[in-house]
Amino acid sequence: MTRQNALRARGLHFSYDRCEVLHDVDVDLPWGTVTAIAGPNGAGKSTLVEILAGVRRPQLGSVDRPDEVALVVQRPAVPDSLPVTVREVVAMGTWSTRTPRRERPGRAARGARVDESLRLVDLADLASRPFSTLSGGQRQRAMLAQGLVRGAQVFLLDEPAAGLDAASRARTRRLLADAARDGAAVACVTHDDASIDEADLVLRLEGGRRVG
Ligand SMILES: Nc1ncnc2c1ncn2[C@@H]1O[C@H](COP(=O)(O)OP(=O)(O)OP(=O)(O)O)[C@@H](O)[C@H]1O
Repeated sequence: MTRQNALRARGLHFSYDRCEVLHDVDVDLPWGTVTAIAGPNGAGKSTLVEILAGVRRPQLGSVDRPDEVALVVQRPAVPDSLPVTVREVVAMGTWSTRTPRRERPGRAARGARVDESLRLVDLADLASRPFSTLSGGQRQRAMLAQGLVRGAQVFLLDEPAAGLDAASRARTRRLLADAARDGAAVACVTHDDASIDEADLVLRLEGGRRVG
């Protein structure tokens, strides 16, 4: 993390077994910007995002990231058998232990933040539904709301080619642009031309190498 970049990765190499998926990839995500991560199927985009988020370790290379990173995927690791509601998943964003106890907002303020985020991602009506019953796109929006509640400094989204309708994609684009305007660094894997056109920066991967 530097004054200019929220996240900085250097020389990332990653292989599944012996199959190389990322080769010497550098990434800078500046504060206050949206970066589109583009490239053909199988280029290594999802693997890169998982490494940037810290849920996967590169065999070589380093990632400097701030404390609060939100990884927004459609299939988060919440077991379907776990009876959590949408609201509870979003409220997990208030569990930060990094803020000293006396500086943490009170219960009512936390509840208001959760309500506001649910409304922003258009899930207020589904707040008491079990999380496991949501569609992929709805789960993704719930995870985004969790990151908003947490006040994440970096948002990493893995948006598959299909799965979100046009209105939902437009809404997500707006929310991400707002998060960047508030100072966060946002990176979004996308096959969507509008997302690529509207991004401040584009990172292109092909065959596991950066080509742009
Ligand atoms: N768990 C895994 N085990 C083995 N190989 C994998 C695994 N996950 C991905 N791969 C392979 O790694 C390569 C990169 O996959 P990755 O999902 O990172 O690409 P992607 O650019 O996100 O693709 P898409 O646009 O299709 O989502 C592909 O060849 C894929 O088959």
